[in-house]
This record gives sequence, C-alpha cells and structure tokens, in this order.
Amino acid sequence: MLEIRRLNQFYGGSHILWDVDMNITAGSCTCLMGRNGMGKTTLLRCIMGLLPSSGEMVYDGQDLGRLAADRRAGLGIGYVPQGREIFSQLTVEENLRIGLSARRNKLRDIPEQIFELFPVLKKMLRRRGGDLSGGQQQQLAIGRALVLEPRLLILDEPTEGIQPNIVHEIGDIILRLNKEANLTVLLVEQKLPFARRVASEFRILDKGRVVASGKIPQLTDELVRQHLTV
Ligand SMILES: Nc1ncnc2c1ncn2[C@@H]1O[C@H](COP(=O)(O)OP(=O)(O)OP(=O)(O)O)[C@@H](O)[C@H]1O
Repeated sequence: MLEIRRLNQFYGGSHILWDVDMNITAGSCTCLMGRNGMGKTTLLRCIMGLLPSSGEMVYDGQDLGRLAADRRAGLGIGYVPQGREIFSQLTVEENLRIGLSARRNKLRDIPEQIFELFPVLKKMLRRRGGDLSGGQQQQLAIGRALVLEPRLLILDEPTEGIQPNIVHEIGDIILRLNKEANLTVLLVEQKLPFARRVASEFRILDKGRVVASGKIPQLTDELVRQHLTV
C-alpha cells in the first residue's frame, strides 16, 4: 500500500533520515519504534508531505513525491500528529468539521460511525476542545482524521500523556479500526506492551536508519535491549 525507497531527510545541515526503505502492506498495523530523537516523527511528517525529503514514496501506485500535504490527505491518508494539535478554542463539532472540509467528496454531516467509536464526542459536541481531558482530545484527534474516511491511518504516539485505562480504550479502537474496518495503520509507539497488543508488524529506527523490521512475534528481547531500552 505504501512503499518508501531510499528516503533521506535533512534539517539544514543535519542528516536525519538515512536511506530509509519501508513497505507498509494493506491491512497491517505497523508500529514504528525507536528511542527518542531517532527520526520517527520526522519520517511520518515526510510521508504526509509536511517536510521535504528525497527518495521515492508510492502509495497505491501513485507517486506521492510531488503531491502537497492536502492532496496526500485527499488520497486517503489520515494523520493524527504528536501532541494531537486539536483547536482548543473551537468546539468538538467544529474540530470534526475541519476534517470534513478536507474531504474530496464533500459531506455535510459528520459520519455517525465516528460517534459509534467515540460516544464521548457526541456528548461533548458543544464543548471547547481545550476543555477536554487528554484522552478525550486524543479521541477527538483520531475522530477528526477518520472523518476523511482514510484507508491508511498514521498515528504519532497516540498514548502519550494519557491515563492507563484510556490507553487501553485507544488500543481497542485501533484494533477495531484495523481488524473490523480493515484500515491499514502505521503508528509510532514507545509503550512496548501496547505495541505488542495492537501491532502486527514493527520497524525500528536507530539514528535515522531502519535497523530491524518484521512481524511482532519477531520483536525479541534482544532487539528491545539493543535499540529500544534507554
Ligand atoms: N525542526 C527541527 N529542526 C532541526 N532538527 C530537528 C527538528 N525537528 C527534529 N529535529 C531533530 O531530528 C531528529 C529526529 O527527531 P524526531 O522528532 O523525528 O525523532 P523521534 O524519533 O520522533 O523522537 P521523539 O520520540 O522524541 O518524538 C532529532 O535529532 C531532532 O533533534
């Protein structure tokens, strides 16, 4: 579904991503892992077209390289950024409607499926984004990305700063989206038990290079010790 070949990225003079090759297969849930500062967020931002990079990126047979960020979203790639980036002064409904406005085939109403997945958003439609708890904001950020009805959903640390019981709920939602709604998922996640629970595949970045990849049962304690523990 998404093929990345020899992707390189620089921040000014700093070479951050080195010859990254990565295949994301349709229907998989792939966890991108690595210690802090290894380039995970940078790679997601390159995929979304929010940062320039060199190399090849092909999504469903289409070359993403020359497409602006909004065109990539329009192709069905949903993105939930790190820190969620919801609009705190806007209501929950307005936040969701922003997702709606990015759709290629315009819809007037927020799809009911969003409220089935996140009943709390329906109850809080008129509340301001900034008044929601961290977990509710994360649900809103995922809901806003789902309004686009993506086929590939990219999530950057969806459990960061969220209470353990809500972390479990977010895991349930990702599993449902992946297994029942057949959405392909690519997520950055630092919590190992969470990654092992929801993901089917892993990729590890170390200093901007892919150093390991495989199916989740192949994520051995040795790999964890070598590349993930601090
Ligand atoms: N705007 C920027 N300008 C210059 N360097 C940056 C910028 N953003 C990130 N970097 C550097 O790029 C490298 C990769 O950062 P990135 O945020 O992609 O890592 P990460 O693996 O997502 O880490 P984290 O888990 O802490 O979010 C780091 O060394 C970081 O300092």
